Amino acid sequence: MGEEANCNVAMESAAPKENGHTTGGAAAEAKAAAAACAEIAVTDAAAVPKPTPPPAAVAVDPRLQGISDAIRVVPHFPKQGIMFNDITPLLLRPGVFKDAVDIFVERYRGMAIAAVAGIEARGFIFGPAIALAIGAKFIPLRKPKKLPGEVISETYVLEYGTDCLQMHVGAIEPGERVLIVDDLVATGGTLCAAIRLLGTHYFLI
Ligand SMILES: O=P(O)(O)OC[C@H]1O[C@H](OP(=O)(O)OP(=O)(O)O)[C@H](O)[C@@H]1O
Ligand SMILES: Nc1ncnc2[nH]cnc12
Repeated sequence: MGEEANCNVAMESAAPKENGHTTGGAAAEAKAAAAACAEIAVTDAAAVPKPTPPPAAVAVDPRLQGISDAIRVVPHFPKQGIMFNDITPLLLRPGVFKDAVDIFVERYRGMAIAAVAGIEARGFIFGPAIALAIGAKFIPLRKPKKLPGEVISETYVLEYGTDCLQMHVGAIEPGERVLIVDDLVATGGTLCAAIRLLGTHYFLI
């Protein structure tokens, strides 16, 4: 992510939505490849080497649809113009909640991640479960005046207001790999603040 490498940071929004564009792109690519194969076949079946079969369409994780369906979109909350993505219905369905956690555990297990940094408040819902399952420590990135020890801070702009994240000094050792977890990305302001927070004392990839 940054140029200086020492602490490696990856970010995950804990409720991934299926990306129709990606699926459409893969389908279009397969269709184009199939058309190309058909064209070669009719041109000169004997002379042309056998075409490589089109790549199989990218398999979409069937759990993503259930996760997407369990997120309620509330228009104009908490103020006019905001389409609020409410994850609380997902939390009421243990199987879907588990799917959301499992997807990230499967992706990040065995990747030498030393710490999961959860962003207050909704990153605290998913982050600890992921941390425990991959054998990493959990670091809360908190809103101001909640941490009793020495902190470093980052202020950021939200869709509706400004806020600040803080982390205890010493929570991460130099060179440790950190996975940042939250429920969603809107403007990306919170995520950027989290990356800056970790990057103030540790380097990023
Ligand atoms: O990409 P952004 O525009 O920065 O928005 C995303 C952030 O906003 C939400 O948190 P919020 O600040 O509402 O706090 P909460 O989790 O305490 O409700 C959400 O949980 C993300 O942290
Ligand atoms: N659109 C949105 N839905 C839910 N939480 C949010 N936080 C910031 N923007 C949000």
